[in-house]
Amino acid sequence: MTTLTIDNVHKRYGSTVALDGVSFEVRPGELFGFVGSNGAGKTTTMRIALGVLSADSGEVRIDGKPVDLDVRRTIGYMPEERGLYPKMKVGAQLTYLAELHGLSSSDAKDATATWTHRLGIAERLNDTVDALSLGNQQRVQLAAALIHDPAVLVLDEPFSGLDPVAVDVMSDVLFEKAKTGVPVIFSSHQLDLVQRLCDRVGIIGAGKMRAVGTVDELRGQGGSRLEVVAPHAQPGWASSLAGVSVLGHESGRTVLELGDGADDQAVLAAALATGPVHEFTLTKPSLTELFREVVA
Ligand SMILES: Nc1ncnc2c1ncn2[C@@H]1O[C@H](COP(=O)(O)OP(=O)(O)OP(=O)(O)O)[C@@H](O)[C@H]1O
Repeated sequence: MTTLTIDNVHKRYGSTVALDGVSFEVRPGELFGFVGSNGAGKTTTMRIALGVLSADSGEVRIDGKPVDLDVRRTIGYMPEERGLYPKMKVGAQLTYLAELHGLSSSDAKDATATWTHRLGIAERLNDTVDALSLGNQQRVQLAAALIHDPAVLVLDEPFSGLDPVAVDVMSDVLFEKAKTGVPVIFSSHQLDLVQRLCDRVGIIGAGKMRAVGTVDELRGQGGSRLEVVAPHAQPGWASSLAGVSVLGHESGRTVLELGDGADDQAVLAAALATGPVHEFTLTKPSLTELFREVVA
């Protein structure tokens, strides 16, 4: 069981502060979604986690050990800029990468066959990478990250540009790896996907962690929402209720945020006082809504 720990990492590029004391951990067997606006610091964090970029201060540890060359070999990494040789055939390339990670020639061939089959690219073994669609290149890139049976997976935007079937293939594989105890961290701008897949999420903004927690914990921090459909309700029907803010009112549908001291039953009574109530639904903000609040 492996844990990836990012501990108070700072990084500057010249006068740009890219990371300003970033700390979080990715626990054994969890899918950790790493989200943040463009330029927030995700790629920098992941490159430092892998050890291809050094931090100015702070430390990355895997099971308590700083990431040196040996520890680095146990990580499967999918870089954002992708790192395949375009003119090399898929099969030869994956086998070569597996051998670089220390697999014997026959184990490297077996692993290539296993992962290309699993990722639906077995028919493309003899194609050069540049002859593949971008989505298939991405599947090869994931195969390259998995080929040496890594103890940790660090994936920079693995889902970007994939069609829905490829998203399913990719997420099944990540779930499968996580189930074996591997900590999996991936960055993404597809927040609905992150909300659906991840055990925990970290939101980074301008080089600082703004929130870390399970999806439910984070959504719980955003306060509860109520959607009320009461066709005869006039605008303002809920505005004097304690702890209630009106987020919107249109065609008899009112969206309310319940803050401290709000009583949903008092809201229901007030809604019923306007006439029939057709819907009364308690919801939590989505990760996308929460993200907007946290990074704003
Ligand atoms: N090689 C570099 N030289 C100078 N500045 C850099 C370099 N790499 C990143 N930066 C800066 O560091 C900050 C963090 O960038 P980073 O690429 O880590 O963000 P990101 O969250 O991965 O963004 P995106 O979602 O756009 O991929 C940004 O301000 C970026 O401009």
